[in-house]
Amino acid sequence: MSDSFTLADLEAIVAARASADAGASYTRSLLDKGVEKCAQKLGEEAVETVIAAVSGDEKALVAETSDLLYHLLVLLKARGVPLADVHAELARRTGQSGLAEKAARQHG
Ligand SMILES: N=c1c2ncn([C@@H]3O[C@H](COP(=O)(O)OP(=O)(O)OP(=O)(O)O)[C@@H](O)[C@H]3O)c2ncn1[C@@H]1O[C@H](COP(=O)(O)O)[C@@H](O)[C@H]1O
Repeated sequence: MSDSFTLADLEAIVAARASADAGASYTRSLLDKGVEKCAQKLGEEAVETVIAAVSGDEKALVAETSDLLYHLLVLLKARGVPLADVHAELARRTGQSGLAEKAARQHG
């Protein structure tokens, strides 16, 4: 299961739980609080991920990164942005180095 579990699978779970009972689903209860709350939670998880990375605790980094990715998918759901759009943007960026892209932005 864990070997084949993808962010697309988690996106499907988030979508399904969006219509669950708020009393039985953290996802639904968070979505009910709106985009601002979802964004705030993502920010908190980002900070916790940074702290875990700097601390050198690999287990904590995996756990915090999991929280971060879950909350990112909830925020995308709250704004109606499909993960496929993110995949498409990432795919569009392949073939160009990040440094080349940055230089094009600065001199373009
Ligand atoms: N991956 C996750 C996941 N990661 C983190 N979390 C929850 O995110 C919350 C974040 O922790 P915090 O301590 O910041 O939360 P908190 O203090 O309770 O929250 P606030 O009071 O600040 O809002 C915890 O309640 C975690 O359980 C998740 N909740 C759900 N999922 C996935 O979503 C599925 C459906 O969950 P439900 O929607 O709850 O059924 C689960 O089976 C998982 O696959």
